[in-house]
This record gives sequence, C-alpha cells and structure tokens, in this order.
Amino acid sequence: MAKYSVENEVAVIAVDNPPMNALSHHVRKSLLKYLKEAESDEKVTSIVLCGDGRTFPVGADIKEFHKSVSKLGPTILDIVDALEKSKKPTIAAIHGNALGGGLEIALGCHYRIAMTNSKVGLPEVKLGILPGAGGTQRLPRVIGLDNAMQWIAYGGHHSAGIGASLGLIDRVVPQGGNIREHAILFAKAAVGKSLGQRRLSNISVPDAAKVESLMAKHLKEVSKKSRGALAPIVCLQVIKSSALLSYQEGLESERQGMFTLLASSQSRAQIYSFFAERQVSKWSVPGVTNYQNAVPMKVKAVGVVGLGTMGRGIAICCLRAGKITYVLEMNTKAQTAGVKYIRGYIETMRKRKQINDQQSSMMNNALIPVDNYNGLKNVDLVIEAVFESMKIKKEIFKKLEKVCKPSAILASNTSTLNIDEMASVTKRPQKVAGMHFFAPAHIMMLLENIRGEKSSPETIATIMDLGKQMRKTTVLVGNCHGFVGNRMFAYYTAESSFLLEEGAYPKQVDDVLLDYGFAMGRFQVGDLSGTDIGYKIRRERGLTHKQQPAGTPERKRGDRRYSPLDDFLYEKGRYGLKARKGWYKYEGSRTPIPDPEVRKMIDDFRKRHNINPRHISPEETLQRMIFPLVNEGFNVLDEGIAANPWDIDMIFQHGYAWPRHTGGPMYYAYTIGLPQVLKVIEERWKLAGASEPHWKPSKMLTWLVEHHGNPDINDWIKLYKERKSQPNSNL
Ligand SMILES: CCCCCCCCCCCCC[C@H](O)CC(=O)SCCNC(=O)CCNC(=O)[C@H](O)C(C)(C)COP(=O)(O)OP(=O)(O)OC[C@H]1O[C@@H](n2cnc3c(N)ncnc32)[C@H](O)[C@@H]1OP(=O)(O)O
Repeated sequence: MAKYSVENEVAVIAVDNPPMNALSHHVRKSLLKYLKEAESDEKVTSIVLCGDGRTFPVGADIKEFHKSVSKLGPTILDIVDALEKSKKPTIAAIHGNALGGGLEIALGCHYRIAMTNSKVGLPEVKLGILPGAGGTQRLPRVIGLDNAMQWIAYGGHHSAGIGASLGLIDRVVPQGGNIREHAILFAKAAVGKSLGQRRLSNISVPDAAKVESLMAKHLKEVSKKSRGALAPIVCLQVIKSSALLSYQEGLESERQGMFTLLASSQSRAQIYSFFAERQVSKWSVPGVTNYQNAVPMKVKAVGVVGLGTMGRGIAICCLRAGKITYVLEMNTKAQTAGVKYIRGYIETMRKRKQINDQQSSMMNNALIPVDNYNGLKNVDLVIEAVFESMKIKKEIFKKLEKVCKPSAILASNTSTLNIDEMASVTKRPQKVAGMHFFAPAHIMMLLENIRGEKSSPETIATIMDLGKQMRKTTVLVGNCHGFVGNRMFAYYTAESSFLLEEGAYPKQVDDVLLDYGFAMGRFQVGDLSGTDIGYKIRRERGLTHKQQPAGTPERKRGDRRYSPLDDFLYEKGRYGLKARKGWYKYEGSRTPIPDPEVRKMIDDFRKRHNINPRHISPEETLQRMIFPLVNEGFNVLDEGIAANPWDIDMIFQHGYAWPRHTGGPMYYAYTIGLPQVLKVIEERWKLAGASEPHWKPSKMLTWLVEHHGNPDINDWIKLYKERKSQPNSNL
C-alpha cells in the first residue's frame, strides 16, 4: 500500500510495503490512485514520492515474476509515465536503496534527492531480466551511455554521491538530515520552474555518437565476465536503442527484450537463486533445532590454528567480522609470512577504500600472533586450518581440549574428514563442528558449516551466526566424507579423467564447460589450485598410483574404476600454474596452452591399456560431468546431509563458481527435466556397471520421476519425505 498526506501544499506519497517496499500489485494500484488525487487537488502544488520504514522501493516484487499478477495493471511503467507527465513537480526522496523499478520510478520524477548513505542501481540483470519500466532508456539520457551500460549490464549498487556526480541525484542530504523534510522544502522551491528538460524522455543521450565503440567494449567485457548469460547482452542491445531510436521506439525494444528474458530458463534460474540465497540462512535440523529457536553464543575472540593459505584467509574473515583474532603457528617462518600477508591484505583493503583508517588500525590491533596452544586459552571459538590429515587434526583437537575454556567451540576447516571422529577425542563433542571455508577464504563467498552428530543447537547457531557476520552465504550440512560440495564434486573430477582415458583431451572438456557458463574448465581449475592438492588428499587415502602393492590393476582401486592420469601428471612435476605446467603449459602468462607432453601422456596411457579413443560429443561430455553430480545430490538429500536442493545449489554457486544463470546443479536438472536426467543416468549405469557406483540411479530421483515426473523443485523434499515416512515405503 501507500500512505498519502498533504503538508504545506506538498503531497507526500509514501510507499508502505515492508520490509523492502517492493512495488507489488496492490502498491502499484495505490500509488497511481494517490498520484491522480494529488494531480487533481488544486491545493497541491508539488508531489514527493518516498518510502516508509527502512527504504525507498527496492524494485518490482520479485515474487510476482512469472506469475500472472505481474502483468496486472497498473504496471510500474504506468506509474513512471504518470510521474513524468505530471504538471506539478515530482520529487523522489530516496533513503535506503532505490533499486530496479524503485530507481525507475525515481527516474520518472522530475527531481531526485537522496540521503548520503543511500544506494541506487538497476540490478535486474542479476535476476536474468532487464529494467523493464523505462530504465534502459532514461538512465543513459541522464548519466550517459557508457555509465548506463556499466550500471545496467553489471547491476551494481552505487552510492548517492556517485549518482550526484553523474547528474542522477540533484541533491545529497547529509547524514542525520530528515529526507522527508528536505524533500518538502525542495518541492516547494521547484514550483513554477520549467519541467521540460526535467522530463528525461525529452532529452537525448549525451554520448550517443560513441554507441558502436561503447557497445563493442561492453559486449567484450560482459561476455568474459558473465559467460553464457543472456541478460547482460540483451541489456546492452536494448540500451543501444536509446542512442539510435526515439524514446518510444526504445521503450518498445525494452519491452521486447523483457519478453525474451522473462521467457528464458535463465531468468527463472536467477530468480530462484535470489530467493535461495536468502533461504539458506533459515536453517533447520528437523526435530532438533532451527534458526528461530537456537540462540548463538557471543563470540568476541577467535583462534585460528595454522597460517597456511586457508588459515590466513580465515583470519582475515574473522578480523573483518570484528573479532579479536589469535593466530597460532608454531613454525616461526610460516608465522612471520602469514602475519605479513594478513597485515598486507588489511593495507590493500585500506588503500582500496574498502575499509577506513580507523577500521584498518582496529584490525591490525585485533590480530594477535601466538606460538603455543596456551595462547588460545581465552578464545570463544577456534578454527583449525591445518593439513588434511585425521591424525594431525585429532592431535590438535586433544591439545585444544586441554587449553581452551570449557565454553569454547572447537571447529575444523576440514574439507572432507569426519567431524564426529575429531569430536570423539574431546570431552565436549557438543561443542565441535565443521566450518569449511573455500580457498581463498577471504574472497570466496561460501561457508559450508557441518553439524556433527552431537553438535548442540547453540554450537550450530553460533557457527551459522559467525558466517552471517562474515557476510558469507552460509549453508548448514550434515557430516559425511566430503560433506555436500566435495562429496558431489569428486564425481565431476573423476568423470573428467575418465573422459580423457576414453578419447577426450583437457581442452575439449574445458571448452564444453566454458560454453555451459563456467568461468574456467575443470582442468584449468586443477592447474590454478595446484595438482598437488588432490594428490596429497589421494595419498592420505592410500589411493595414489605409487602406494599400490605390485600387481594392482592401474585403473582399479578395490572394485572401483580409478583413473591414475592425475597421479601421473603430478609425478611428472606438473603441479599446475605455479610450476608453469600442469594439464596445460603456461608461457609467460596465465593463458592455458594445450601441451603435446600431456597429450602424449594420455595417448601412451590409452595404448598401454588398449583403449581405442573415440570421439566424445559435447553433449555426452556435459552429461558425464554434471549428471553424476546431480545423482549424488539426490543421495545427499535422501540422507538428509543437505536439507534442500537450494542448499546444494548455493554451495555450488558460491563455492565452485557454478554459473548462476543455470541456478546450480539441482535446478539445472529440474530445468532439463528429471525424467530426461534419470534416463541418461540409467543408460550410463547399464554401460558402466558396479565399478562406477556414481551412476547407480539415486532412489530419490527414481522415485520422484516414477511418481511425479518433473515435480516443482520446491516440492521434492516434501513429496519424498512424506512417502518415505510411511510404513512399508521401501525407501
Ligand atoms: C514488459 C513486458 C513484460 C510483460 C509481463 C511482465 C511484466 C513485468 C513488468 C516489468 C517491470 C519491470 C520493473 C523492474 O525493472 C524490475 C525490477 O525492479 S526487479 C527487482 C530489482 N530489485 C532488486 O533486485 C533488489 C532486490 N533486493 C535486494 O537486493 C536486497 O533485498 C536489498 C534491497 C539490497 C536489501 O538487502 P538486505 O538488507 O540484505 O535484505 P534481504 O535481501 O534479506 O531482504 C529482506 C526481505 O525482503 C525480500 N525482498 C527484497 N527485495 C525484494 C523484492 N524486490 N521483491 C520481493 N521481495 C524482496 C527478501 O526476499 C527478504 O525476504 P525474506 O527472506 O525476509 O522473506
């Protein structure tokens, strides 16, 4: 709804639709009604539009998209038109955020004033759509084509100050000012002034002459940054119309672009992702606890054990979250290097203005290097981040148990190992949990939190809360080898090596993944993270080629298919980018170049095993890489390791850079259709057999297809668990 009042001849229309003042259908109706009322009231000389509560409207109501209500009039464009056509000056008074349709209605106003700490932007592209209420045509007219392309194709939020410097905001109201009062005074002063040039649809785009070169520049950039995504490209094409066509024609091009994008599976996937990101914080352990009833412990001081790559990144996350951070590293050289790195990173953040001088000195003061376990006696929570070895981790947990205060939570940053086994060496298993950060921890957005069998509600609530304070997408999962992400991802990696054995080469596989939308292919990623990492993990599990007793078939471990190609690569000293050679070679840059030596290694391997290489189509490559991972995703859901399909999808988007416009592996499977996915998995299972158990069709997937075909992804858990809980369900 909206609220209407008249103060000193100024009509004030305040959108009132908590929490974000989204422009839902009922709001649009009420806005237009009050606009008409203000327009026809002779006592009103000007009109202020603002938001009640937290913010100016942040855009269309995203829940309405892909539903018939979004088409119900009045549209946001009707409101924008009414504001612009008004004979009385209209002023947008912005506080909080004016985003998407919110900024579009502000662009319909003749003037815009904004609180200094408010943000403006057109982030529709992140939802796989475009600004559909004239934003693609008005923004370039006011801030220029180059800036508008930048704003709209990337969807960033910008400060009111930046907006003012570009002419979008007419006045910035300093901190502490009352935006409503300022707007009323501004509105009074605007009465009687000509509105002609204030109507943005009347003016032309200032840098229209540069349209072709700007288009080429931005197209190149978006194709690199958002590979495979449709929306940024359509956004640019539609913005281009603002320079070449009349306003009305440009609007038609916007309308067509919106139709195209709304009809695409990408917009559905991105809107799903928007809500999924928010949904994961509403965690629940059925029958035990959930985000609403568990109370987190207050964490003031954190300990980080180990100052390798992971420990450093984790320490930065803790410092940024305002924690006193004790970093324990017993090796003096490693400690000096680690602390130097952290302080250097704090300085970089300061120079980049991500933090101010005061925050920088607070972070530096809060960093406390220690070289023995006693140094951790005062912390509220410890995150162990040492090498992936159960033996070493257990030793560390025993020491932590002795020195840390009884209330302290002991967490491990393990990426695969059993949390309960670590908990078993302590006297406080209820205070043990996993906090799996992704490298580099201070950059990657994901935190996969693992609840142990005995983790208490308070422990779970605390690690979830800490993730939130670190501003990470924090997902709660259950305990098993590899948890959700690495357990599923193992099959993606395994299949990629099987593909090499059968006929593909690294670039061929990577190209398919790049076309799908990944920023990097599996082998490029392997080189970037270092082929030694996987090798050491396999060695820890006794799997590597060199650890096998004589006579062990090269391509088997136990009764399972195994590809030793990754081991051979490592044993040749091809450790990846850092060694300038891995799956590719690197000659003076980070550009991967296919290397004949790798090709020969693969060819020799095939010859030794009498494998007749065959052509593997891009379609088969993609299915072989992604479907086993999806199949395992259903097993993970069936076992309750992940609570919801969107938990898995967020893990992959934020931890493994899964292309957002596909939604994630589970949403992608839903887009393809579960029956089609199952068909491919079943065919592959027949072909591969028991030595490749990752192709064994998941019970949950099979049941869903047999009973419901391709049910809505939101219903998967409900349908399956209902059936599973029935006696004699056989599930
Ligand atoms: C043209 C021909 C086609 C014909 C048919 C179709 C007609 C289509 C008409 C087109 C008109 C287009 C209009 C416009 O161009 C399109 C848009 O405006 S799309 C929306 C753009 N805006 C955004 O993307 C902003 C989204 N919100 C945010 O980014 C953040 O919420 C925030 C504003 C930065 C604040 O962040 P936080 O403080 O962290 O808060 P939360 O994110 O947790 O949000 C709290 C709560 O609010 C819900 N919510 C937020 N924004 C919206 C929204 N726009 N609509 C609905 N709900 C929203 C969010 O989900 C949270 O809910 P909760 O989890 O608490 O339930």
